[in-house]
Amino acid sequence: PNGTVSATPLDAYDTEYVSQIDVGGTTMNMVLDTGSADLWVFSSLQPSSQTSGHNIYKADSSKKVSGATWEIVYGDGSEASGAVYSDKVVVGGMTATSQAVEAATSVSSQLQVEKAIDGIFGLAFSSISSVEPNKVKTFFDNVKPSLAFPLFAVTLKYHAPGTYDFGFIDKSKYTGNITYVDVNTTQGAWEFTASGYAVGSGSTTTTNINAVIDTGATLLYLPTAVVKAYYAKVPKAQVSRTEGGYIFPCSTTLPDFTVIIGGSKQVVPGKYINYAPTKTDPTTCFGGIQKVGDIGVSIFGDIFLKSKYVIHEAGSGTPRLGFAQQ
Ligand SMILES: N#Cc1c(N)n[nH]c1N1CCCC1
Repeated sequence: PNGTVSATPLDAYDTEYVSQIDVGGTTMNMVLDTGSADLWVFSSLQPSSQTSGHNIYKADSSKKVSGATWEIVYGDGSEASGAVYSDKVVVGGMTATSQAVEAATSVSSQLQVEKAIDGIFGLAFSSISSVEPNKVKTFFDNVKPSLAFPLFAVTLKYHAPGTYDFGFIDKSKYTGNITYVDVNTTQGAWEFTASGYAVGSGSTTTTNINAVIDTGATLLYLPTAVVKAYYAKVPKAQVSRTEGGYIFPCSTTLPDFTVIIGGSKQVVPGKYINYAPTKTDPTTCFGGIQKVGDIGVSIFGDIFLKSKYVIHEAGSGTPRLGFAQQ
């Protein structure tokens, strides 16, 4: 059967979105993350100093997967590791009866202090599962055969709850046409190539941009040249070493950012590119578009996603991404 689960902003800036997932009978607040493939949770295996304020998964030795371990490090340096259990996981009415649940024995402080997050729910390809000695399947891979269509569709929203639909496309959630592009699965992510960009009402620059769709990433991270071209159109924008990226006066009216995907223009409203005030000066704001650095692939995180309906399809053929405007 199909299913829908809501995704609610963690804070006033949509830093992350959390969904309520039933893991072995306990409701956990988890980030559905298309940028990773591990389903891990805070657990009873951790010292209580690490889990205070979090919902925890009660690790039952009778459900333990013998000899299996996992360890994951995210782009922001946060990390977690632990053991593996097989248990029932329910998402939006869909059940995986023997889902690999990665129970943490240790979680980094960055994640411990985020009391609203009890775990991460990976939706990238199972090929990048961190579990050793044998990789395990994501929830999506486990339930896919039971879905009407082998896909899930993401509707994140600006300062409002959105949804993840599994198994069906909801026509009420988008306008216009869906544009599909093929996915390159060699790195186990939802990776695709955009073919150009434009800033505000300016002309389109034709250039290939390799990118991944990543619901677990807050911002839109792009190549340096593209980011420079964007902020060249933002009065008083500057790179702040202390803030770690481009900042500008919060009163600025930002230009839209358009990226060409599958020949279609995908517009990110300028308003969505004003991410949040800096901690040091509330009249200075941190940009939602930032340099990705030299990791070779751009990261289309929530700043991009929150105006789109993005279909992640992985059937018998080449996986595809579908893009439509909300
Ligand atoms: N950084 C980062 C990141 C990402 N690109 N996807 N998911 C992430 N995290 C989940 C928990 C902490 C960070």
